[in-house]
This record gives sequence, structure tokens and C-alpha cells, in this order.
Amino acid sequence: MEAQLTCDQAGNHPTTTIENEERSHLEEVLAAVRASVGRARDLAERAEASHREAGAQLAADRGELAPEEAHLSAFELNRMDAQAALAHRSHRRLEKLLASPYFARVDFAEEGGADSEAASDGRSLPEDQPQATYIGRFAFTWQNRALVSDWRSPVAALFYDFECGPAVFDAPGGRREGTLMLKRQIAVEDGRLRCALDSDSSVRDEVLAQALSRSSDAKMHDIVASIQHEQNAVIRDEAPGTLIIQGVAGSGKTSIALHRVAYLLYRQKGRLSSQSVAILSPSRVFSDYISGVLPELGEEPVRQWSLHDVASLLLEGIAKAAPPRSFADEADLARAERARVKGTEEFARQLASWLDEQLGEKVAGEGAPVADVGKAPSIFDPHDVAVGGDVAEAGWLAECFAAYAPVPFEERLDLIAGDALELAHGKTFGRYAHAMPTRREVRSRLLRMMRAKNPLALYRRFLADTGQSALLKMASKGVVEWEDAFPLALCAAAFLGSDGFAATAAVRHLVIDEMQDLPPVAHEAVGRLFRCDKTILGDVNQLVDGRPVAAPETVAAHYPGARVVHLITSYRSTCEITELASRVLPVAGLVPVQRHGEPPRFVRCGDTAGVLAAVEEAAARWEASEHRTLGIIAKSDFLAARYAELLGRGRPVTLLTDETAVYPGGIVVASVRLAKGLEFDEAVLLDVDGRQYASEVDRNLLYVAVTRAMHALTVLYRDEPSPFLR
Ligand SMILES: Nc1ncnc2c1ncn2[C@@H]1O[C@H](COP(=O)(O)OP(=O)(O)OP(=O)(O)O)[C@@H](O)[C@H]1O
Repeated sequence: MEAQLTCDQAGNHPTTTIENEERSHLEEVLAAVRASVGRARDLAERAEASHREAGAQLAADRGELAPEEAHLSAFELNRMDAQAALAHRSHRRLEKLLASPYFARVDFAEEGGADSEAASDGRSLPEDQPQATYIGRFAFTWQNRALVSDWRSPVAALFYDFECGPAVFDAPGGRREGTLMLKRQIAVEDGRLRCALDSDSSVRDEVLAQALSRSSDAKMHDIVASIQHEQNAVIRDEAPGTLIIQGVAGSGKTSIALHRVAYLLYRQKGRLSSQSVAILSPSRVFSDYISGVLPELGEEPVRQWSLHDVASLLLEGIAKAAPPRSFADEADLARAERARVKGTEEFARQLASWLDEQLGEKVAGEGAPVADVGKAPSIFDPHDVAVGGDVAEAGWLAECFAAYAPVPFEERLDLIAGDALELAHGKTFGRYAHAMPTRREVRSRLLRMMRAKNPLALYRRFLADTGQSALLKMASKGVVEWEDAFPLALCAAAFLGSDGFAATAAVRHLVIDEMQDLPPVAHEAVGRLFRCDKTILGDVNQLVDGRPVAAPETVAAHYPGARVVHLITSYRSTCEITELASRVLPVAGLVPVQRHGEPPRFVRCGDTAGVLAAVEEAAARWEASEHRTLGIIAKSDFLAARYAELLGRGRPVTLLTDETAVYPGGIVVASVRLAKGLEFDEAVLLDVDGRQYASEVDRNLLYVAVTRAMHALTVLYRDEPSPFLR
């Protein structure tokens, strides 16, 4: 969302001349955009009409066209459809430009004169004459003049990375060195200039403060006009591999990840497309909340998966995975203990190295097991097998099995089957050609020699080998418990290899939000099975599943070569709310953005009636304010549902559940788990007393809950506040 900068609020800057200059420039640009919008609308309408006509014609001709003609017509129809969609997209972009074509201007004088990208509007410039570039969400060119440059273009980096003075940027033709003569923040709203200010650090702080003081929405917005220097570095990091962003609550991780996707889509057009990017997000409601950012930035939405979706994709044809259960609601202690063990680093490491050992993979690290070449790993138990007129002997099969390490089992058995057939042909001089089994038949005989013939059996074997058989309980027939989903996927990979998963092969960039939600074994599976570049973000302190806090470097260990960046500035909440969050959980090095609001309210409620009355009071206050969202947060799903039912008798509220597909804004009731990642203008935290929030695990839950509030926070407790608040 555009920063709501107003000149009066931004101090005593001499704005009149600047504003006059910018107002007349804006008129010029808007006139060009208007003309362009008219053309784009005509084009879009014509493209759609042609598509409709062609579709009707094809339907009328159905049955009369030869198959190849029908095929060609369908192909042509698809092409026209794509063309119409493109025309509409370009029209929509231009409409957006009409409201706000740009948000900044930089004047750059290139050393030794400019034939620079900045001079791409076709005008020839005298030496050292600064070239003005206007920066907006999308580029706009009119009559061969670049009137607006995309915020992702190389020249736009000047705005995010430099103050007036010496500056450089990397243009396609090479590095451009020179002087940034002017840097200006420009706020245009509904096609009208609201403000134009030459940017210095106080103006930038003001732009940021105003962006942060806005009311929250049911959808996250872009932050292009106020991206901070350290955020820009992450967004524009194009190095391949895995980038891990550990950031304190409200440091803009999700925003940055989405802007990074938009940036990479722009920079790597031929390689990446919206279909080849996937985002792994913590819940459906969160997916909806963030769904507007990429379209705001002019990109198509990318696919969004939940962790359960990923598990289901990886286990297709192997098993089903039961849905995750909320830790705070788990009543079955034995199941909770099974989940705890499978959520440890130790378990993930054990399974990974056991599988590597079975595959004959060389395992890095001192003392790690290394397969003994020449000796069949224990998983394969060969015996002599007849192949045509020949016999493939057990010893030879064992040698082959070891020699093909670490090829995944299915491919390896197939290779051995091929070798056995070739050998048999050679030895019998083709005399048994008529009686030769097929390669597939030999392969299935070999499969019978495996001590584990499928991924589930392999997983069972691992558990038996490590004395943990009691950890596996099927949720129902063919359905594994949630915590077994990723261990099973890793076992499936031992059979299929990472290329054997169609779902992962189509992804060229994977974004994982809330990395701390993934148990180590899920990171291991994702790291091994998605061989693409990744952006992984989260906050190790925002744990909601009862696991102990782990350093981001521990997550990084599952992604060979991963780079880790730390973001320590917290943007979301007022200083007063951030101060309370720091009391609940002190985070070393955290820097709150200086924005003040009212101090959090603490209300002793006594009993449920008291809680309901206090919520009602907070809701009435919220209603009278300009704020748009109010989050009422309970510790568990169960409590959230119970309170939603009670509160819903008095006023409309929406309960967030795993099934909620649309984030509605207004008043929502949610568990901490489902509120994670979201933000509310105001939050009311329920039952923050010693009964609900007492353990170290609860401390993390409370930290997540407190940090959801942007402007105001009310903390309710029954008798005594939780020890973490004292
Ligand atoms: N540079 C910025 N300019 C304007 N707003 C910003 C900026 N950086 C972050 N914000 C705002 O701060 C809030 C928090 O951002 P975001 O949700 O991306 O943070 P996060 O680190 O993912 O949070 P959490 O981990 O607590 O869920 C959002 O309202 C976002 O728009």
C-alpha cells in the first residue's frame, strides 16, 4: 500500500516549488496513461470479442472438422484466450497507474555522461546532466519514453540503497557509476498529488511511520514505497540455492518474501513463471491473507500449499496422511509423546543417516556410517535367480547392488535387471531369447529380495532397527499419523529418488513461510525432495507446537549451502506492545521502530461472564475507533471455538479454523496457532493467567499472541496474570 505521506505531517520542508514541479509532471504522465488506458481497454475488448467469436465458431463446426483441423482451431482458441488475458492484465495495470503512477523520483548523473538506462526515454543528454527517473509499481512507456520505471529495475535500486551523493547501480550493460543528485518521495492518491518531499532520513522515517500507522486490512499490502535498506538486500538477493530469513516478529519477513518472488519473477523471466513458484504457508486463512500482494505488484498469483498439501503430494500413491493436530489441543498423551519424539532433530538425523546407509551414500561427518562397497547393504538380501538359461548369482547381485549406490532402489533394481538380462543373453548366445523374462519381471523378482519392499515397510524397518517400533501407529487403514508423513516421504525418496516426485519437479522456487512450524524431519524431506532454489523464512521464537526453540542454523543444516540472514527490526507493533512482547520473551538485539500508541490494557475478569464483558467493552471501543480489524485470541482451538460461540450470541464474529479459506477482517476469534502470521489493528488476549500460560512452551505461544497487535492490545486474565506478564 502506498505510504500515506502528507506534507504537513512531515515537518517544515520547503515543499511548494517541489510540489508545483511535480504536479505539472504528474499531469503530463497521467495524460499519457489515460490515452494508454483507452487503447488498452479497446484492445482487451477486441481480444475478448475475437476469442468469443472463435469459440462460438469452433462449437458450431464441431463434428464437421477433421481431427487435425479441430486440433489447430483449439490451439488457436487457446492462443487467443492467452492474448485476451494479457490484454486485460495490461489494462488493469494501467488503471492502477491512473490512481498512482509512481512513488519516488531519483535524479542520477552518470560519470562521464549518460547513455544510461536512466536515459532510456530517448532524449539525448548533455554530459553530467542528471536524468530523472520516476519509480512505480510497473514500468510505463509512452511514445518511446520511459515515463515510469519498475521498482524492480536496476535503476530503482538507487532509491532503496543510496542517499544523495556517489552512487552506483548494475544495469544490464554493466555497472553505472555517478552521483545521485536528488531523491524524492512522492505520494499520489486517486490521481492527485498528495505530497512530494526531497528525501532525507527524517522524511524516510516519516514515510515509514505513516505506512505503519495505517489501519490493517483483510489482505496484506505491498510495501514498495517504504522498503528498508536491509529488506531490499534480501529482496534483491539473486544468488541461487537456499536463503533462510530469521526475523523477529513483525520484521516484514512475509512481505519481503513476496516482494522477493515478484523481483525474481521480473529478473528471471525466461526461467521462472508464476506456475513454477510455490509458497508453503501455515494455513489456508494465511494464504488468503497474503494472496493480494503479488497481484498488487502486477504478477499472477502463485500456487500456495499447506504443509499437509505438500505431504499429500509427496505421498501420492503411497499412503494418506492424517491432518495435523494442534499441540495445544492434544489430549492423547501417548500420541503427544510419539509426536514429540518424531519432532526432534535427533529423530530427523537418525532417519536421514540410516537411509543414507541403506542407500550406500557416503555420509559426511566424523564417525558417520559409510557403506562398505562390495558388501550388500542389509536392506537387500539376494539369492540366486534364474534369468533365461542363466543364473544370476546372489553374490553378483549383491555386488551390483552395492556398485550402483547411492542410486534409489527402484532405479537400482531396474539397472541390475537390465545387467542380468544382458549378461544372460551374452552367456547363452541368445539361445534362450524366447524364454527370456522381461526386464520388469526380473525387476519384480529382485524387489522380492528387498527386506523392505515399499516405503512404509522401509520406515518400519528403520524404527525396528533403532528400537522405536512403538512410535508407529496407523491413524486408520492406509492413513499414517501426521508426524509420520515426512519420515515416510523420506523413505519413499529412497525408492524413487528426488526426481520421482512429479509435484516437486515442477517447482523452480519454493518459499516456506513460518519455517519454525516444520519439524526437522519435514525440513529434511523438503530439502532432499525439492531440488529448486528456496526462500525460507520464520522466527524460531514463534513456536506453537511444543518443540524446543532451535537456532536458524539448525534449520539451515537441512539445506546444504544455505545462507542465513537475520532481521532484527520490528515494524508491526507500537513500542508499548513490543515492550510487553520483550517482557514475555526477551529477544536479543531486537530494535523496535519508534512508533508510540496507548499502553496495553490489563483487565482482571474473574469468571467467564467477566471475560465476555471485558471483550464486549474492547469491541465497543474498537468499533468507535478507525481501526478495521480486531483479533480475539485464545490459547487453543478448543477455547477459541468455545469463545466464538459465546461472543457470537452478542455480535457477529468469525471463528478462524483450519477450514477457513477467506480472511474476513472485522472481528475474528482465533487460537494462537491460527492467528500466527496474521496481524490485527487491535488484539484481545483471553485467559492470560497462570493456568493457561505457565510453561516455557506457553511462553512462546504468548509471545506470538502479543505480537499480532499493531496499535492496541488488551490482555484479559481471570485471577492472577500469567507469570510471563509480571
Ligand atoms: N518497510 C516496510 N514498510 C511498511 N510496512 C512494513 C515494512 N516492513 C514491514 N512492514 C509492515 O510490518 C508488518 C509486519 O510485516 P510481516 O507480516 O511481513 O512481518 P513478519 O516478520 O512476517 O511477521 P510475523 O513473523 O510476526 O508474522 C506488516 O504490516 C508490514 O506491512
